[in-house]
Amino acid sequence: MTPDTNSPTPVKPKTPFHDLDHFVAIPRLSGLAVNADGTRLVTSVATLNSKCNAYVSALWELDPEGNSPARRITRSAKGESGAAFLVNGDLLFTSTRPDPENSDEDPVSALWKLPAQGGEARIVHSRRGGVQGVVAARKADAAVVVAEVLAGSSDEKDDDERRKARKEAGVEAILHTGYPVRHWDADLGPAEPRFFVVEEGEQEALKPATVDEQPQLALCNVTVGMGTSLRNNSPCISPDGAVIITGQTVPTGKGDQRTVLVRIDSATGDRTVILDSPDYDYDAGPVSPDNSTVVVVISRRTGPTTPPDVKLGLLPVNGGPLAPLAADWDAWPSPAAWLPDGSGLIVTADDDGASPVFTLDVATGAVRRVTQDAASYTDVVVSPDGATAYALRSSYEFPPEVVRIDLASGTVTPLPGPVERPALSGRLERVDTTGEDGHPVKSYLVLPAGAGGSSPAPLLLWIHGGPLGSWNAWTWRWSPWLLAAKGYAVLLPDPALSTGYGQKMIERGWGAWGDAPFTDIMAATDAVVARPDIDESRTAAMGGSFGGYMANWVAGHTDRFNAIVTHASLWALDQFGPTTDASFYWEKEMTPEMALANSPHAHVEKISTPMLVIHGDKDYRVPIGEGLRLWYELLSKSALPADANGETDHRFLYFPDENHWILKPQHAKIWYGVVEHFLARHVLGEKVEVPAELGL
Ligand SMILES: CC(=O)N[C@@H](C)C(=O)N[C@@H](C)C(=O)N[C@@H](C)C(=O)O
Repeated sequence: MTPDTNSPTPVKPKTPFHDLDHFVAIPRLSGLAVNADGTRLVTSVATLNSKCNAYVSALWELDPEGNSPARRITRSAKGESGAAFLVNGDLLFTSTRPDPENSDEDPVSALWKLPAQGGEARIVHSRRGGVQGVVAARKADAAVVVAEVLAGSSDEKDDDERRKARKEAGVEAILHTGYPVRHWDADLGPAEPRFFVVEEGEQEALKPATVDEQPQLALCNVTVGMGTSLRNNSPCISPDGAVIITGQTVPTGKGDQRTVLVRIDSATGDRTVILDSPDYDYDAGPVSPDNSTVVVVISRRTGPTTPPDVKLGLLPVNGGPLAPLAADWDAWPSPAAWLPDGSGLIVTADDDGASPVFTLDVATGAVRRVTQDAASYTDVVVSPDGATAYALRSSYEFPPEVVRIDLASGTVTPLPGPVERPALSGRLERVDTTGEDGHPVKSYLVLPAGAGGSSPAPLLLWIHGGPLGSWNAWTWRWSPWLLAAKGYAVLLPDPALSTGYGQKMIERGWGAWGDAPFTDIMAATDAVVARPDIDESRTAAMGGSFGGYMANWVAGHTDRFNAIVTHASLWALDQFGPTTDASFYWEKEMTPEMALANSPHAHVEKISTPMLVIHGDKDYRVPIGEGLRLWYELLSKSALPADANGETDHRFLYFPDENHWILKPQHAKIWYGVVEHFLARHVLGEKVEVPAELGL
């Protein structure tokens, strides 16, 4: 065949951040499971499908010793996730891949098992309503499956028939009697979550056996009649499998709710409320190796002048007083695992732009920081001898990777994984400044290659969401390295309300979003634009979600930026409060007075900066009404309205089938492409075409 000399030879970009196709193709790791004897580690790796229009995850096994390369252990077009090792080494996971032995049914998420001895995975339980997840006991042959049942169904057979009838009738309607009715991008109901204990199935008596015929596992519902109360609550199973501890969310009237802690007997389904307070919500952490004690996450319930606070406690599983643990530690810890001898806990907590691993001594409450680097650790699991932990580690300099942590020395060693760290398009610095009240404010600053006194870089201010969060880990959603590849510096400040800087940092911004959170961000910007390697005359402010709220507030309170990008943003607080998916969460802080004093929409007349508004129609967290109203009010009421011909400098990038995130890789490329076009025009004064796929 004659080679086609007209087609350009593909050129490898300098870094994956110099080319969106290469960026969206970087594999993404999540989750980590270790088997009982500590010899096997499994993580989930999401990669682009062959059409490059969705991510598909597969399970990969890594060598805990770090000697052998990682190897892929599952493969299917639909993907696999939620890996959990049974005590005998078999690996359970969930997948919607079709059952090779039953191709008639529409594929739903089923429970699969990959035998420890090798061989192919097979379906071990499938039901019309699907299976959401599975957790396994550490020391006993026991596991709990989370799956949903239709509210009116009496048992699995009835559930199956009702689902079939609903599907055949084409009915999607849901009749609600309570709150909430939506979550992120999911419509809640008529199905409700239940916990099922996994049991051996029975061979169908009259069915002729074949050589490898094995009965499906049976699921026994141990949470009958729990209504909607297990929504967003996960089961914690004791190492001996005898009890399940979980949060249970109960209504408290007027659309509000709180979460109590419940113990469920795995054999009988008997349940007992073991913690209940009008002032705190409780969540279950892991149960101690001797099955006696559960670690509890205690979250203070908030009010207009009461910010949240998070502490840990230890509670006897069979009843007794809740003992505070490390009560004086000024951090919000998240428990990961017990040390196998029961002497301590492994926890993570946001801390000064990182989320390190700590150990807590259960006898004394002493806190010891184990990992010393400026990285964030998640999915921490521990080896059976308690000497080593394994975790996913990421920072602004590298995406999640699996690491081994020596718990005594704190030495962290990356394990050979499925993917190398990508080369970056610049470098990262920490920036220290102070807010108006003298409180320290810290930021990260991404600098593009070549930024310096003779070629100062244009600056993008990125404002994080939450607002109770921190720029402390890699994110695929807003990657500063893509913009650094285009020559921008990106400032990532942690203002008032950010986590990892103590309770005072939260208090400074509670109920006063337009005050310290805003002035801290401006202080960080002032500090950075004073540098010789930053160009103060070419700047933009950008934020998503609560960060979009703040971008809108910035737009109405200063014209120092050349452009504003606001994604999934809160605009009119009196409207956002009652229409978000979790009004009870916001309305405790947002009194009518607070909403009025801090609502960006009240300042629309002062907006004179071009704004790029981005919103997904399926966003239930920040409903589309915020984006629609912002867009109309910008065009009709701002200081930069649409002109007599309907022309405007503002732009609205609308995603009809995306939610709070932009999940489809082809849409992520559009997002970055339009952002680059808008910034080039208003910040650099340059022309960059919008992506051709927009059809413009
Ligand atoms: C219940 C609730 O609303 N929780 C908040 C953490 C939340 O979702 N806030 C959003 C408005 C937000 O800012 N989310 C951030 C984390 C994001 O980047 O999406």
